[in-house]
Amino acid sequence: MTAMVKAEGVHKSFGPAHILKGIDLEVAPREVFCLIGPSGSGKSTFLRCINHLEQINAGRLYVDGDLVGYRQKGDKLYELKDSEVALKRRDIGMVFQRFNLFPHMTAIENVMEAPVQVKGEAKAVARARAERLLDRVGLSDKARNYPSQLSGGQQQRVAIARALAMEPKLMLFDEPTSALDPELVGDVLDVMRGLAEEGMTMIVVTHEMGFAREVGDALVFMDDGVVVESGHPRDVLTNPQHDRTKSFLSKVL
Ligand SMILES: Nc1ncnc2c1ncn2[C@@H]1O[C@H](COP(=O)(O)OP(=O)(O)OP(=O)(O)O)[C@@H](O)[C@H]1O
Repeated sequence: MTAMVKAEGVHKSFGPAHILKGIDLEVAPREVFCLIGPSGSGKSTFLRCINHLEQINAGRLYVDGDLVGYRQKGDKLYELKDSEVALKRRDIGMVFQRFNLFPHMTAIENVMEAPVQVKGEAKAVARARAERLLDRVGLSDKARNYPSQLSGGQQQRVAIARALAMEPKLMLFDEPTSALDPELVGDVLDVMRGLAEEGMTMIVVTHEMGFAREVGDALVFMDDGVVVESGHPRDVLTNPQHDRTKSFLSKVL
């Protein structure tokens, strides 16, 4: 079975700062893959490399069997054109800590935007899907609200619906609940749990250890640009093997 994401010796530097120092990992289709680690360990950078928002400096990164950002011919790698990268990116939904909705568009317009503008889909088709997606994230009644008229948790659920509107095969979540008031976190995690149950492949950078334990199929603890420990979330969270993992978990659990 082709891995949905495969990283082989991935390195990334920003100038002299060596951020990812040889990441090897595999995410299977339908897997909920949780990524945890201290601030600055490179989790967001790794996510951004997966959809080529950042270029890696060494190693290989594949999504669904395709090299990210490059085409291989013989031994040589050729960088993809921007238009080719954009085409690949359509398959990957990304949800950020800050919801990044378009402020001048209603919830439903936000969800319809990419299918209409990027895929050239008919508005009626995009609207029907957006209605279904807003219903799925529990926001049918807020379709005509602007982001400023929604709570943070509601905005984040619209952001998830917006990412799903492109019918991605992979969803990347970068700390989707860490900017939310505690009472709004549960609804967002419920939507993510539902997606997991439907078999969406997800990589989730999170500080929500309860979610990782209950919903995650795999968990990686990253520190200082390396994978320190990985395994089933229950095993890593209850019986960490490495001192760095133990020390991190003692602070967050
Ligand atoms: N565009 C950039 N230019 C220079 N340095 C960067 C850039 N993006 C990230 N970094 C640096 O890379 C390091 C890793 O950042 P990253 O956001 O990947 O960490 P993280 O593990 O996701 O942390 P957090 O949990 O705080 O989001 C940090 O030291 C950060 O300052």
